[in-house]
Amino acid sequence: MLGRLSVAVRRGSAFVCGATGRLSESLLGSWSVGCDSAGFKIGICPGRFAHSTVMKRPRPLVLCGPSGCGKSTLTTLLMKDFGDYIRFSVSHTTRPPRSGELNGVHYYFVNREDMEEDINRGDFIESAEYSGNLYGTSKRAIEEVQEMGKICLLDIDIQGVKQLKSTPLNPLYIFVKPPNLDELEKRLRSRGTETDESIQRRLQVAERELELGMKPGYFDLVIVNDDLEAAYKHLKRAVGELVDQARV
Ligand SMILES: Nc1ncnc2c1ncn2[C@@H]1O[C@H](COP(=O)(O)OP(=O)(O)OP(=O)(O)O)[C@@H](O)[C@H]1O
Repeated sequence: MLGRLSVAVRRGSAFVCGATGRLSESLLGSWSVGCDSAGFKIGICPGRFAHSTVMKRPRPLVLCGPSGCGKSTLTTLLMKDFGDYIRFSVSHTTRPPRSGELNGVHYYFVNREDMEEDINRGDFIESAEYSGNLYGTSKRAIEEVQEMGKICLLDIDIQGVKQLKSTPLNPLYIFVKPPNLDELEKRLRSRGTETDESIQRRLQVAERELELGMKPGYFDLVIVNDDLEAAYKHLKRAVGELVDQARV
């Protein structure tokens, strides 16, 4: 049973305290642990007093937006400015490793049976099948980046965002919006990576994504990627604040 509950929080420091003074962090093993809205790990100790904070976990960053809106372009710029503070999570795949690929570095190489079991258990925030192999991002892979003290960057679609919203990860959700669908089509064509059929499919999906992306409050921030320099300036300001919070 819980006693009186109070929470001592000091940004950026790892400490545990209680009515009798400081307690060892190792006690946390028996505490129930969760994340508060600012990404702090909170331990709740059963007993006369209960408290506290502990290790700070940087808040992840989600970039979502229709295919061709410019997420990769903006990410490349972000990595130039904040590469020391931001990491991608390591994805899982059932395809065999290619020469030089290392397990846990390039991918987690797993068998289909295990991965399907984990997906069914809800351990993945997103997964998809390409060319007969499964790919996906596990919640644990995101936590691993957080435990390194880095901001985990996730470039995911709206289905992934829906799934993330049911977890305690509490990322900063940013929606990257193209100026309009005509411009989006132009960009997809000029990139030269898609067939006509693939472009039409992406544009259809984009309409649905834009509906949800523009729903008030669904994303923390919507950045219109019209002029690239202006869009990046907007993004850089938001991510700069996230990096500052992670460094405090
Ligand atoms: N502001 C911009 N103005 C003009 N062209 C842009 C702008 N931003 C990106 N582009 C171009 O649009 C194309 C699509 O951009 P990008 O590949 O970054 O999109 P994406 O959202 O990552 O797409 P996907 O989800 O399919 O990976 C690229 O050719 C890129 O150079």
